Amino acid sequence: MTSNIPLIVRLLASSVSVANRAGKIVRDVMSKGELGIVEKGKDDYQTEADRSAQRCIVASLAAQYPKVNIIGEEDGPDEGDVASDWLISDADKEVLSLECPADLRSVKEEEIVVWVDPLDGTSEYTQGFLEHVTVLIGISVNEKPVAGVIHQPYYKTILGGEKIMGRTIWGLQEAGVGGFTPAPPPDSLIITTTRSHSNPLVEKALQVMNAAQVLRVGGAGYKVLQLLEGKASVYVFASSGCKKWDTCAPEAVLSAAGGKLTDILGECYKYGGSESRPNKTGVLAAVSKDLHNYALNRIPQELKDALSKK
Ligand SMILES: Nc1ncnc2c1ncn2[C@@H]1O[C@H](COP(=O)(O)O)[C@@H](O)[C@H]1OP(=O)(O)O
Ligand SMILES: [Mg+2]
Ligand SMILES: [Mg+2]
Ligand SMILES: [Mg+2]
Repeated sequence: MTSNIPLIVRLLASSVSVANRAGKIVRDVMSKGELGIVEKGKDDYQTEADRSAQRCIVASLAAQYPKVNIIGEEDGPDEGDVASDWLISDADKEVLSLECPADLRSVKEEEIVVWVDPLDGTSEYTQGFLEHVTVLIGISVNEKPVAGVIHQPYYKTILGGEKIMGRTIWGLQEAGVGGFTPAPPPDSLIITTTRSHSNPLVEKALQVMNAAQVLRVGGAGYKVLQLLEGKASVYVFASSGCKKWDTCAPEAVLSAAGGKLTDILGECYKYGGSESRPNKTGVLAAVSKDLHNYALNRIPQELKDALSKK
């Protein structure tokens, strides 16, 4: 009986299933070839895939968890009827069987804020860097990300000679992570950072790291996946531009794996429903607290000051 299963576990299991469906929408829009690009601001785009995936996620979760505060990146698409094949009520079986952390067992719908990024890496999506694209659903309680889903619609697996598209990574505080094979960080310092939103401060923060290699890829979700899979050691983005829906799910998954995501000053973002959307003071993340601390100590005070004054 799913009704005996704690709400957070059910919501995470539902989020895994709905993220899979949203990922299929993202692929379908691309294969049809009509992206319907709208420019929201400088270097800031929205496509039909962003709009449709958000409708699918928000409508599916709102139908099952009506009192949860669900906040999506895109304006507008949550109104009106949603096609029935976008209304997902399945819940992932593996996640449903997870042990719920004791302090989350009696959480009520009213105490939860879900941050939805229906398509993270929109610039990369429009430019054909499809591996960088993710669907992000972050679940927060008491302002903290406690569970999250990072779905990668274009990840390919060959199973019994058959090609399967998409994979879904999840994390739950204390219970751990799943959907992929975690790997230790590389031996040398490899940094992952923005591909499409750089500026002089971003570059300054990269220089001071003195890294062996800098990987420039799209999306907050994809960069955190690179940390979890041992492709990079630290994620550095010394700029505003990311918002709460970009970091909630990645932070939840990374912390469940023992890592840490903060701003460039080392402060945690808060994920309550009334928090301002922008993450003004950037992103600093690493797969371990030691690596996070190491990177934080390399950032000079004047850079931190420059970012907090903006
Ligand atoms: N200047 C910006 N304007 C709009 N979105 C941004 C900006 N900087 C970062 N983002 C969001 O944060 C994500 C990670 O940033 P980056 O890829 O530059 O490292 C982007 O994919 C984008 O999310 P989205 O694609 O969902 O709009
Ligand atoms: Mg966007
Ligand atoms: Mg995003
Ligand atoms: Mg987005």
